[in-house]
Amino acid sequence: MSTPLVELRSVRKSFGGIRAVDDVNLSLWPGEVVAVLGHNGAGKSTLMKALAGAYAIDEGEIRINGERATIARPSDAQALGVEAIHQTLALADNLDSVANLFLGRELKTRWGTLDDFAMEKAAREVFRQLNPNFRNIRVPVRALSGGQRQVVAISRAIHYRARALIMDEPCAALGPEETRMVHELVRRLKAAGVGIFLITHDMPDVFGLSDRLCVMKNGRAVGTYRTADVTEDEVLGMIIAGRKVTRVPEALAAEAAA
Ligand SMILES: Nc1ncnc2c1ncn2[C@@H]1O[C@H](COP(=O)(O)OP(=O)(O)OP(=O)(O)O)[C@@H](O)[C@H]1O
Repeated sequence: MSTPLVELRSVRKSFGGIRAVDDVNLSLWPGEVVAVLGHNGAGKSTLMKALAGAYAIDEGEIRINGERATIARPSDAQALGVEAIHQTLALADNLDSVANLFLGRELKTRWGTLDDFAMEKAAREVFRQLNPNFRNIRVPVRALSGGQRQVVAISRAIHYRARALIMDEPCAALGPEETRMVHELVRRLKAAGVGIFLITHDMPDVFGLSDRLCVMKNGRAVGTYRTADVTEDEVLGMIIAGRKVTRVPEALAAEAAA
């Protein structure tokens, strides 16, 4: 049996009197997509931000590759191979894709100048792996489509060796063609063994991409199931009414590894 990439055990996080995340257990395995669902305010972002190092947890533990991790800031998470891709993508719009890939971590020549040649070569290689049709790497990212911007943001994470990705509504503003492209990208990442937590409200994303899903409500996990085991109505019942599915067993860490 392999080890989960990420294990969140009895995680709690409050803001003042609000229990944003209340005793949540969730795991992520290599090459797995786990959808994290719930209404606004359910606690999805807080849980994922804790994993990404934006907030320290109050109680519980985070294990990465089987070892207990202390994640107090984003650089701690990144050093452990966990990267979050925010909905805003955090790209520098006036710079091209190559410059965005290396933003803040530019390659230098031995004379201390920017090594444009090396950066472009490395960038082409990363973009080629993720999307062979992606060619506009020298135009400002402002001019790219939403789907291409996703490619740039994801490439940055992959280039820095992310093994676990947190994606926040990656298809929210995209048309059908671009959505297909991002779905294809997620499948490529899966095939490469990357684990993905996918925060989404979109049922086609959930049923088209995820292996398991976890529904949250009022800071608690309503249930975690194999996506193939549950229907869309059952998922909506969990999101809206907090109604757990009893027809099939839950799929927590141990079952997922079987
Ligand atoms: N920085 C913060 N300070 C105070 N309260 C917060 C903070 N962040 C989140 N909360 C509260 O914690 C609860 C969970 O919010 P969270 O953003 O995690 O939910 P969510 O499921 O991600 O919702 P959304 O889909 O709107 O992002 C909410 O009651 C929210 O108001």
